[in-house]
Formats: sequence, C-alpha cells, structure tokens
Amino acid sequence: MANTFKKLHFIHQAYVKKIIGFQNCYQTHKQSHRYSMSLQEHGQQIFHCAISAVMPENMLKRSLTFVSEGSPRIVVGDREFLIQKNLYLVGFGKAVLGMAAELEKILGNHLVQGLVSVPDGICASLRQAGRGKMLLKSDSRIKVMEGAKHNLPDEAAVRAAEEIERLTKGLTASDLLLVLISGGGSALLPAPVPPVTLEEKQTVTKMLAARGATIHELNTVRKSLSRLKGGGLAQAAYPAQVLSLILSDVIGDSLDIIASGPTVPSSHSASDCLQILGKYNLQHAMPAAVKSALQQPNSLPDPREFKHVHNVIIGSNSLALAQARCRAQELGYLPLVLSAAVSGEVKEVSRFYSLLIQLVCSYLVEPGTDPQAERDLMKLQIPGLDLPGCLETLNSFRPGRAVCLLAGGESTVHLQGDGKGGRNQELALRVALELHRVQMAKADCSLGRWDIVFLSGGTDGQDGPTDAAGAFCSLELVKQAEQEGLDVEAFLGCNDSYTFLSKFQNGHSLLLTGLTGTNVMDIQIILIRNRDLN
Ligand SMILES: Nc1ncnc2c1ncn2[C@@H]1O[C@H](COP(=O)(O)OP(=O)(O)OP(=O)(O)O)[C@@H](O)[C@H]1O
Ligand SMILES: O=C(O)[C@H](O)CO
Repeated sequence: MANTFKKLHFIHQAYVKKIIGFQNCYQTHKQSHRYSMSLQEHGQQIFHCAISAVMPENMLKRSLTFVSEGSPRIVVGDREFLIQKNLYLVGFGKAVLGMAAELEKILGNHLVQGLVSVPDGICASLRQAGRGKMLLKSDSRIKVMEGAKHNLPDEAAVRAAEEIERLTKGLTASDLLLVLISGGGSALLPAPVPPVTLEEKQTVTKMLAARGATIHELNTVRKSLSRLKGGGLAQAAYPAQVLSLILSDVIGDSLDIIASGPTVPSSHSASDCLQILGKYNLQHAMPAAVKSALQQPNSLPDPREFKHVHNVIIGSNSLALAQARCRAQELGYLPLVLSAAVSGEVKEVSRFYSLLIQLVCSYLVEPGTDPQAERDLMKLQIPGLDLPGCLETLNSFRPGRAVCLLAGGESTVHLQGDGKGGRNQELALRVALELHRVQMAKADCSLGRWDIVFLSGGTDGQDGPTDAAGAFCSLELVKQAEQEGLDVEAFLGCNDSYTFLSKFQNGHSLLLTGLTGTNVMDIQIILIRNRDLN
C-alpha cells in the first residue's frame, strides 16, 4: 500500500511538473505590455490562472481519457478500465457538481446511474455566479442531493449518504464505480455507526472544531464513527472496481484525510481517537454512544482488501500554484513558489509574510544583509519552504524585473469579535498593518523603494460568510485608510475585515470572483516591483 501511495504521489507530482514545463512556451512572450497593468490587475490574473488549473474541465482533461473506439475504456495514468453498461458514479463535496457534469459530457450514455451529495444551495449559487455549465442537465442520469447547511452534517446529507450506500452495495464484480471526492465531503456523507446518532456526531464535530482541532484530528475521529468514511465506501462497493478522482483541500494531500478518506483504508485506530479527545479534554464530554463506539476493539482494514480501488488526486493547491507560476512568468515576473502548506493562526501567518517581504526586498537590494530576518523566518518552520533555495533563485533577479512570490495553504482565525470577515481578508489586512508598523519603526526602511501588492484568496471564491474570495493590500493601505478616517486596527479587533474592505476605496481591495466551483484551500500572491519602473 505504501508503494501505491508513493506511486500516486509521483503521478500527482508529475502533473505539477508538466504544468511547470508549460512555462517554456511562455518564455518568448511579448513583454511590451508587461507594466501597462497595475500590480493588482496582475495579481488578479495570476489568481484566476491558479484557479483555472483546478477547474473540473481542466482537471479531468488532464487526468482522464475516454477511448470510445474498440472496447470503450477509461484511461487514468497507466490504468485502463473497460466500460460496458457497467459504469456508476457517486460524489460528495463542495466541488463535485462540476466534476460530475463534466464527466457526464465525456462519458455520455455509458453512465448508467449516479448520485452526488453537494452543499445546500450550491445549484442556485453557481447559476448566480454565471457558472451554469457546472450544473447537470435536466435529463441527467446523475441525481443531485443538496444538504449539510453551514458545512455541518444534517438529515438531508444523511439521506444522500444512505442512497449512496444503497447504490454502492448493489454493485457487482463487473461494475465500475467512479467516486468523485472533494473538500466538504465529510459533512456531505454522514453515516454514523449505530448506535451513534446524527445529533451525537454533530456534537462531536462541533466540540472538536470549537477547540481548534486540526482537520487531521477531526477526520481521524469522524472515520471511527462512520460506516462510509475511512475506507467504508470502498468496502461497501466490493467486488465492483472503484476509481476515485480526488480534489485535495488539505495540507499535505493525505488521501485518508480528504473528506475522511471513504475509499482509503484508515490507518487510525480507536486509541488514536481517544488520544485526540484527551488532548482537547473532551473524553468525558462525549455522548455515551460515541464513547462506546470508540471503545469497541476495531481492527484496522487490511490494505490488501483494497485491491479493487484506485485513488487518484486530480487537483491540489500545488497544481494551482504551478499554473500561477507560469502566468507570473508570462507577465514578466521572476516567480517563486514558496510552499503549499502555509497554515496557522492568521496573526502568525501575517508575521511570516511580513518578514518574508522585508527579507526579499532587502535581499534584492543587497543579498545577505538581513541574516536576522532569515533566522526569524527559518524559526517559523513553514513546511515545504526552502528559504536558502529561494534566496539563491533571487540571485538571478535583474534590475528591471519584478518578483512574484506564491504560496498556499489555509490559516485559521481565532474569532474575538462579531464582525464580518474571512481568513483571507483578515490576513491581507494584518499583512498591511505589519508592513505599516515596520515602515513607521525604521527610518531607514528599504520597503518604500518597492511597489508591493499582497493578495490572499480562497480558491472556492468564498471567504468566510462573505461574498468576497479574499483581498489585496498594498504598502500604503493603512495610511490611505487613515486619510479616509478608517482605523484598520479597530476593524481587525472585532474581526470586521469585510466591513472595512467594503468601505475602503469603495471596495477596491476586495477580491471578488463569485463561487468558482472548485476548492483547493487558499492562495497568496506577493508582487514586488521597483518603483522606478512605474
Ligand atoms: N468575521 C470573521 N473574520 C475572519 N474570519 C472569519 C470570520 N467569520 C468566519 N471566519 C472564518 O471563516 C472560516 C469559514 O469560512 P469558509 O466557509 O470560507 O471556510 P471553510 O468552511 O473552511 O471552507 P473552505 O475550506 O472550503 O474554504 C472559518 O475558518 C472562520 O474562522
Ligand atoms: O470534508 C472534509 O473533511 C474537509 O473538507 C477535508 O477534506
């Protein structure tokens, strides 16, 4: 099984490399319009490009081929799946509707029957966002069931999960089940192990989330309380073949964590769950049925029982960053992908970006002049960040060029006020505040030589309970806000980033994309250009 995972990781990395390879075709781009657009416009373009890499149509074209001549078959990597009136489809998650619509276009009548469990209201929202192409046709063979309001498992999602379970259990050895999986899938596939009830499962999820449990911890517990998570769906489908097409919304792209891994054998035991509950002091607060379910001696599934399953990651944050890198290069930037695993409390994350921007700006003027900033950044231990390697790349910077730093991941906000906002908008404002403070504190600060734009956006197009995907900030934002009588710090104090950004320059710094129909966490883009080039 470890080898299979390695192989899948390799295929996924190969896609990332393939995208990076495309950049060569951009090398001879026209450069005359390079600086005719503002940094903010460039940021917007790069962000849209990142998202396009993980839109259903592009992901499926890249990872799956349907061969209709001879024996009709689906080809994924080096695997072939014959189809002869034996093709079924199930899906669950925030981004599977567009994937299902695209697959139905590709596979046509070969698809016998399907069912997707998707977020409450998504069909109307996609239509409103002008993404009607992502909806299924009225005569589709795939049934759409909406549920899990506010990303919490509910009765509607239970009904969808039960239908999915019934469909899967009815399959035979000659059938092929396509499983579409994306973030939000855990809440959209609730099938509590008896005697645990839906309410009890909701309680557990809420209690863990409120105490700041990570998605890895949350889903480890969810797997132990579910019939379909942690490989349960794949076992229900046996002996049919299972091909899972997965869009990752978790850091590290762990197959068993994305939507709680319904087609991946769980490597977690009940004692792992009890440890997690203990960590958050919740062992005694658990409902009795949950305690008893977790105390059952459960044996981990044997990975050999998953030979009928093929799991493939078809989209991820790294893939989106790779595409963003190409666009940045096309626009004339020296692009640098830092990490696809930036996480943590938004205050810490904003400190990381502020330090990084300061370091890069001083390095571009004179390499090696800020060893303290380098040490501070290394201490933050951002997974995947090769700081020395990045600085070395900056050595190829030539005056007249601009730099684009790219990163991704997902931060968390410790809510203290009752304002309106989202983690990306809050991050952008906090970065602006940090950079403002540095400029105020250091008379000889070199930041002023540069035009800098920072952008943070959710790839799903929705940042918290707002209609914005995220926000931009520049070095001057705090000062300009003061001139408008707006105090950034006061808005941040009550997590009111959206209200601030809606007022500031009439919403000019809000990133508005509408619901995108995909979901690979968040992306940050930093553009740094010498002011003399303006
Ligand atoms: N006023 C606010 N200011 C900042 N962040 C907020 C605010 N209100 C909610 N949030 C954050 O928004 C997040 C929930 O929004 P959102 O739906 O975008 O995230 P999600 O459910 O994790 O979905 P996804 O990962 O798919 O983007 C939570 O992390 C929450 O802390
Ligand atoms: O559904 C879930 O479990 C989260 O979005 C992580 O994939």
